[in-house]
Amino acid sequence: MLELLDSCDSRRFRASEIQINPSFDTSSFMAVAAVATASPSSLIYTRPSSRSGGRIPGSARRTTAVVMAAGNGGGRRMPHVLTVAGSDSGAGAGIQADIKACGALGAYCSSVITAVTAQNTVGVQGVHPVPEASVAEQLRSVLSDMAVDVVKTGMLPSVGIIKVLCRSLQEFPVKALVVDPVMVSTSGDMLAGPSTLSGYRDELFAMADIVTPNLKEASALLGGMSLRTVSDMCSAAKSIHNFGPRHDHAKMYFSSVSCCDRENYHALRGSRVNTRNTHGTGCTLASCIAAELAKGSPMLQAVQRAKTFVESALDYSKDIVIGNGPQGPLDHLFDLNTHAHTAGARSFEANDLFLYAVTDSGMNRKWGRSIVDAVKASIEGGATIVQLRDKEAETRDFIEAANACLEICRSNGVPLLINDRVDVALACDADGVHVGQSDMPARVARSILGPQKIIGVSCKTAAQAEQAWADGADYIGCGGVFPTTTKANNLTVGLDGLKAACLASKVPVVAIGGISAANAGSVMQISVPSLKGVAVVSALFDRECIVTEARRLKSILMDSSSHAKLSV
Ligand SMILES: Nc1ncnc2c1ncn2[C@@H]1O[C@H](COP(=O)(O)OP(=O)(O)OP(=O)(O)O)[C@@H](O)[C@H]1O
Ligand SMILES: Cc1ncc(CO)c(N)n1
Ligand SMILES: [Mg+2]
Repeated sequence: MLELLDSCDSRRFRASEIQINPSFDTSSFMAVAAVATASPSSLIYTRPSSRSGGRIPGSARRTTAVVMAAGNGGGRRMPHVLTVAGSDSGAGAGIQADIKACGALGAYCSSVITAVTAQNTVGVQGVHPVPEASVAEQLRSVLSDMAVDVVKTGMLPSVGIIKVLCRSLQEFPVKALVVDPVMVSTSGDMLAGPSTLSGYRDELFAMADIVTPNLKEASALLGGMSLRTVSDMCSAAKSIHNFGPRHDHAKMYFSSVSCCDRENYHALRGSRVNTRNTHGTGCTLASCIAAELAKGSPMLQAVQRAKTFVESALDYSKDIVIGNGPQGPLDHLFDLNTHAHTAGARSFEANDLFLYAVTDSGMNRKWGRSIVDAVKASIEGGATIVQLRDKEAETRDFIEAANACLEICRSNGVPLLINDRVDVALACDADGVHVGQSDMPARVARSILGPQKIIGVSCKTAAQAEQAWADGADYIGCGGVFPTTTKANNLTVGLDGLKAACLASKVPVVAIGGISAANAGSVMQISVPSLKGVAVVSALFDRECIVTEARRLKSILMDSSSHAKLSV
């Protein structure tokens, strides 16, 4: 059954439409799985009114804390996750996993310790809950001062501690709450008694934005319900959803994650990594979701990125040997070892797509400019991201040009992507790649480049957008919107096709194809929140003065996006 889920990629389908018959076969499953429905991913940071019964107590105090933080020199704010969890002396799971996972994804992680456990790769030797008053004191210290974005929970060893946490969250509300209802360790040892079930079901879930039980925990939460088939998992996710959280997420053993919200059930494909080092994968997954939410990702993108991170970490760590027991930890910081980090590189933000400059070697030749001068001018005029596109260059020349452009981009804080050539991106440690439908699949590019690099995918349809998200893309480029001479034989999708893809996309979208100062305004005015900007080639590089054209485009985009906001 799980194999079948894996092979159906990640199409969304309604839980109510799934019927598994005893002679379950792949083709019927695929047909059901292809029933796509609208994306619901925009609700994340809106707190349900039931959570606080109207006014949120303590919100005034929190606002003060934020203002004070901003007033403290006006420095850079870091996305901040607070983990409320137990310590794992072996450091593969619990607080230690959470801090490493958040750090690896660029979020600051503070920690409130609920229990001290003695654990190693053999199992759990001891569990010592921290007194409730101390948990309350730690929560107050962090939440009253440190402008936490997202709270993630792990081991909560008693109902008393769950209640303490709920009270703190009412006093100091945060943008999102990720609940990993830890009950049994992977070695099979109890970490929280059955008495905590009611604490989760009756109190904490109502405040959660996402719940991440593993199969055993999901089953325990549902009174021992057996969870063997896909339809069992769908109904379990729905039932857990009914306890309160708006996005539920029932993990499936080993290689698949399923995720369900009010209307849709999303199956995420995963590849199973053959390793004994899986201790702490659940804590890591939940922490990565929290880190991504803190960074501003929509829920489904956060889940997909978390899944990609866990798989990359498992793959990297599959052969490491720590301890003599049956279950070793994974190395969360693998990316520090595998990828050289150049100063100035930074993670992707959706607004980077606002004015996206795509270079063209033919146009540079025509106007007698070097690629470096062209890139420099586009950035001076306001380009927010640059993609080097050269279909003819020799590999060596391409790397040399990319290195030179990277220096300019880095010194201006503008990400540089390479079209198509993952090898070139790797060779110069560019910020990422943009791939088309016939290039290297995004999923493969992701596994080569690691979780931090930016990956964009050209898409024309909602189905391609869905696949790009499932493959771990950071954004999609949708088009050609209008006919263009830059790309021969390119089917255009028009503003209607663009709108349909934007409505379906779970990742940010940049429009591309025939866009210029004359029509950029009409593109932005389709006013779909996932559309973050326009990508241009000739409108910048086939003009006499790139700086002037970039400035003109930028001011049109700013006018039309403020206009679009006003008219919503
Ligand atoms: N061997 C593996 N290969 C690929 N993915 C895996 C593997 N093991 C676990 N995962 C993924 O890791 C995530 C968490 O797994 P699981 O539900 O088993 O965690 P858990 O039992 O809560 O772990 P822990 O309690 O040790 O933190 C899921 O997305 C799962 O698909
Ligand atoms: C402290 C702690 N939290 C969570 C887990 C997950 O199994 C664990 N093993 N230990
Ligand atoms: Mg777990």
